[in-house]
Amino acid sequence: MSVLDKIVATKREEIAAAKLATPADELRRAAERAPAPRDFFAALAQERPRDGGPIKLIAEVKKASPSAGLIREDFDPIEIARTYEAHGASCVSILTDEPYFQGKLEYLRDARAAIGIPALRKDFILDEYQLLEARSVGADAVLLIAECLTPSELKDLHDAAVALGMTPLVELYEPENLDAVLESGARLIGVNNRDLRTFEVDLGHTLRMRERVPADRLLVGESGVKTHDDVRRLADAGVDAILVGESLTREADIGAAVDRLMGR
Ligand SMILES: O=P(O)(O)OC[C@@H](O)[C@@H](O)c1c[nH]c2ccccc12
Repeated sequence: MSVLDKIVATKREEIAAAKLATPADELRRAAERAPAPRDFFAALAQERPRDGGPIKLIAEVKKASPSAGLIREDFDPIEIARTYEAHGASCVSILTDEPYFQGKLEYLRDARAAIGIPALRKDFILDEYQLLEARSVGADAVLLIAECLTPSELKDLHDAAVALGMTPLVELYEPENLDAVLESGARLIGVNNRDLRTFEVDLGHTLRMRERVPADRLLVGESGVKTHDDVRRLADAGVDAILVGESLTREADIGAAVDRLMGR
């Protein structure tokens, strides 16, 4: 069983328990009362690198991961999100999975309330219920992973996220899942450079996909981005945005790390 399979199995149990604790109707009402969504897509769509604009940063608030273990001991999600915003991130991504990433939905609610830029719920979304959870704590975007969903589930969750006013970031690792991703209607497509089965990282994954993603969709390079050189390679290839966690969250001075990474 791969790590991804294990995470998905745990997540199904978690969702079943959450539905018993808080019925979907109750969550739907909470989602309606949540602060209005911020436009995650628009934050990334202006002045694209292909038109000479800068590559955009989606900076991730990440305490731990199955591949790295504990990344940051003194973890203050609000402080980290504020630092990301102050240093020019276009959006933030906040891990909410608890068992494998030591995240929390509350981290998203609290961090988003402390900043003015859009926030993504980074989790393993398998059920519409989790979209309501996301929106109820203020999420502006959600991650959907092609490797965890059938093509029809992907499309249904994509449409349900849009109906709730959120931007779906639809991620793939396997090139053969691109058709399902494109057919889901995703305008924001992420290519994960990390194989969630072996944890191997290869930036070439995103680079090789650039040609195959139509120009009217935004492309995000995810995972394993460490140096300004990496960022330049992706920007030169016309990649619109990068999603970076570990190499920022690990640093004592996160603001300085963002500046270095982005070459500012
Ligand atoms: O910490 P990194 O290597 O910079 O990666 C960030 C992000 O891409 C990564 O956390 C991620 C991408 N897709 C995921 C899916 C699930 C969990 C985590 C992820």
